[in-house]
Amino acid sequence: MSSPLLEVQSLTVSYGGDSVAVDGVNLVVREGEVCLVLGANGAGKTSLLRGIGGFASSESGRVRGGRVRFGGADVTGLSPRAMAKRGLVLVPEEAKVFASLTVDENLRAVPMAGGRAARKALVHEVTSMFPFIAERMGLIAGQLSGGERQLLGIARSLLLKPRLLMVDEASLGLSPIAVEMVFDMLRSVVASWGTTLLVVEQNVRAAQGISDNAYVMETGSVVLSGPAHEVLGSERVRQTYLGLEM
Ligand SMILES: Nc1ncnc2c1ncn2[C@@H]1O[C@H](COP(=O)(O)OP(=O)(O)OP(=O)(O)O)[C@@H](O)[C@H]1O
Repeated sequence: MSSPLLEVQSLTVSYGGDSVAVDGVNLVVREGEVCLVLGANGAGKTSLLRGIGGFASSESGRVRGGRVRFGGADVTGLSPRAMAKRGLVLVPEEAKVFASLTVDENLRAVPMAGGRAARKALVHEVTSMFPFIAERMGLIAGQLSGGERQLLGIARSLLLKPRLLMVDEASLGLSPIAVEMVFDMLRSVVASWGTTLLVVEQNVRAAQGISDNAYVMETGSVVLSGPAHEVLGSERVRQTYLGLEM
């Protein structure tokens, strides 16, 4: 079994006051695996990812307890920028793109490591992997569909060369075809780069094909975890998240 890349120990996250959004969560993601977190609205999934990846200054939450270890080092409470430098990158619920810039400009605006030639080579590597992006380089990002923007947002995060990519509800609000494209993209990231993924997703059907392990959250706590096929095949998940037989 590969070694743990991410270890979350008793993580507690709150947004002020006494209410906690994440309540003592333990989670391990091993190098090279795809880990799925699922749960109903408000279960604390987004807050868990923010607690792991660092809160952006625009969010009022904070880590109130517990530890986050990444690549063997304690990274608890570091800023998103510091996390990204270490290879821990979060793609937020609505992947951020600059609407007034072209696809090409959006890619080149990513604070990539290395000199000019290295950055150019990296953009080339990512766009060659995803012809869909390469074909739209001259388009204004604001004119892309929701699904296309999501793909661009993921491509931008890949330019940070993540060791662990955390993806928050990439399929939210997308058409079935767009959902398929997003998951195809994630699948090829894993296949080509061996990137480790931590994926928050409510679309169980879309996520089940790529997930190795799964965690189910309810009101801030993990209530079920294990190999994805066992968790997703459990009566609890089938009744709550699928509503019908798998
Ligand atoms: N910026 C915020 N300020 C205050 N409370 C927040 C904030 N973000 C989330 N919360 C609260 O934290 C709890 C967990 O929310 P969170 O968004 O993490 O859940 P979730 O499982 O990701 O839900 P969803 O699928 O709806 O995004 C909820 O009670 C929510 O109201």
